[in-house]
Amino acid sequence: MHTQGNFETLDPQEAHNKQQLQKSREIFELQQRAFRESPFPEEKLRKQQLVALRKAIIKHQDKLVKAISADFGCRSFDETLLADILPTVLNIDHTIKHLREWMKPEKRSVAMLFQPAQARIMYQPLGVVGIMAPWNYPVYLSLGPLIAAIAAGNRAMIKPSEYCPYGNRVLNEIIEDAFSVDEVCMIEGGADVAAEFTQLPFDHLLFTGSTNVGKKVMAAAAENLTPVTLELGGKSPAIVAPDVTADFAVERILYGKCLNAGQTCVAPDYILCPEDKLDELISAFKTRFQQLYPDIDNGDYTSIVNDAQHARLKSWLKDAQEKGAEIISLAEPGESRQRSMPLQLVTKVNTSMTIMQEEIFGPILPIIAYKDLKQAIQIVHSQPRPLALYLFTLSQRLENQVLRHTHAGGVCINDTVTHVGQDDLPFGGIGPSGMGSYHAREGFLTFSKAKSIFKRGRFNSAKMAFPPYGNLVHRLIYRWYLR
Ligand SMILES: NC(=O)c1ccc[n+]([C@@H]2O[C@H](COP(=O)([O-])OP(=O)(O)OC[C@H]3O[C@@H](n4cnc5c(N)ncnc54)[C@H](O)[C@@H]3O)[C@@H](O)[C@H]2O)c1
Repeated sequence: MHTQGNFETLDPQEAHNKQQLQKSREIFELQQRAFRESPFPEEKLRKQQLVALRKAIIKHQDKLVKAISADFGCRSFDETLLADILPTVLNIDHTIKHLREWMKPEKRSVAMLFQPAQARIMYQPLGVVGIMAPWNYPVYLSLGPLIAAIAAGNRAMIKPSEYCPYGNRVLNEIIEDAFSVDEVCMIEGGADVAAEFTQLPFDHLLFTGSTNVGKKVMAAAAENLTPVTLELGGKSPAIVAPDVTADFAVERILYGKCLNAGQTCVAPDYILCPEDKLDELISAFKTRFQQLYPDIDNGDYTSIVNDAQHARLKSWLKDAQEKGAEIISLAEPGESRQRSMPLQLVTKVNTSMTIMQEEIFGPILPIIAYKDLKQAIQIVHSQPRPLALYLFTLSQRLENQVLRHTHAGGVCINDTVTHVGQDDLPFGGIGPSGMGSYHAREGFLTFSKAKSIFKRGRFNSAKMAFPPYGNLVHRLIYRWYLR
C-alpha cells in the first residue's frame, strides 16, 4: 500500500509513473497560469522560441542520432538525420518564414444587407495543448506538432513513446535547453501515464499513433470537450498503372517502403500491379533491393524496434503462408543485427490474411495483381480510407481517373513518402486514418482559435430591420433577397 506522493514502497516503474502523473498535473496547472498571464505572445517571442528549438536540435543532433539508433537496435545515423531531424529543422525554417502572414488578421466580406460594416478573423492561441507521439520518428512526430503549437502561441506538454527511452532522454534535454517548463515540457511513461495524460483538460490534443489507441484518446478527450487532431495509420495502397514499367515504380516504392524498415505511417502497405507486370515487378524488386542494401548487415537497414513488433510481423507472415501466400524474402536476415527483417514480398494474397486486414507497419509488402484500373480502384475501396495513396503513372487521364475515384488523406504521384516533407502541404488522414491536419498553415490553424469579429461603425443600418415589421424597408428587403 502507498499514499499519494510517497513513492518509496512502489516498484521503480510504478514509482516513476506516479511521479510523471503528479508532474503532469502540476505542470499543466503551471502552464495554464502562465498562459492566463500572457495569453497572446507576440510574433517576435514565438520566433525566438522556434529559433531556440532549432539551435537546441542542432546542438544535440549527434547525441540524438546515437540515442535513436540504440532505441531501434540499428538505425543508421543518416536515416535519422534525413527522415527525422532534417524535416523538423526545415519545418521550423518554413514556419519562421511564414509566421507573420499566418498571424495576420484576415479580412472577410460583408453582405450588402449588413453594410456599412467590417468583418475579420483574428487568430488567437488556444492555451495549453497536449502532444502525444509514437516511436517510429521520435523527433519529427514530437517536435513537428510542437512547432505548429508554438507558432500559434500556445504552451505545450509532450508525451513521447515509451519505446524510445534513449531518444526521449535527449529530446528532453533539447526541450529543457530551448524552453522554460511553463512553456514546453515532456512527460514520459507507458500506456497508463499516456491514458492519464489524455484526461488533462487540454485546450487541444494532437495524437499521433494507432487507430485503436486514437479512439481511446478521443473518448478521454471528450470528457473535457478537448478538441482532438488524430494522426493515425492505415493501409496505404501503391497503384502501379499499366502505362509505366515495373522498374519505374519499384525504384520509387522501394526506398519509401524500406525507410525505417517499413515502420512508417505512410509506408506503402500493399501494391496493386497489372497482371502482366507481376513477374517484371518482382524481378525489379530483387535487383533494386540488392542495389540499395548490398549488405543487410552494414547498418543502412533499420531493425524492427522491439521483440514484440518483430514477433507480430513474423506471426503475420506465418499466417499468410498458412493461408496460401508465397513469400519472397529479398535477403537473408542480417546476422550481426538484432531483429533484422529484410523486405518480404508476399504474392497470392487474399483478404482472410491478417496482412490484408491490418496495417502492416513493417517490411512486408503484399502484391495484388489486377486486370484493369477499375478493379484496382475497387480494391482500394474495399479497404478503409487510407492515410496515403500512391500512384505510378505518366498518363494524365489515368491520374485523373484515380484521383477522382478514390479517397485518401494525401496522394503522392510517382514517389512515396516524400509528400509528408512538403512544408506547404497539410498532412492528415481521413476516416480511420485520421482527423484534422497539421504541417503548413493548417498546423498553425489547428492550434489557433479563428475568432470572428464583426464591426459596425457610427451608422447603425441594422435598425432599418427593427420592428414594427411590415414597413416598406422590410418589404423591399424581402422582395430583393427572397426572389
Ligand atoms: N498519421 C501519422 O502521422 C502517423 C505517424 C507515425 C505513426 N503513426 C501510426 O502510429 C502507429 C504506430 O505507433 P505506436 O505503436 O507508437 O502507436 P500507439 O498508438 O501504440 O502509441 C502512440 C502513443 O500513444 C500512447 N498510448 C498507448 N496506449 C495508450 C492509451 N491506452 N491511452 C492513451 N495513450 C496511449 C503511447 O504511449 C504513445 O505515446 C501506427 O499505426 C502508425 O501508422 C501515424
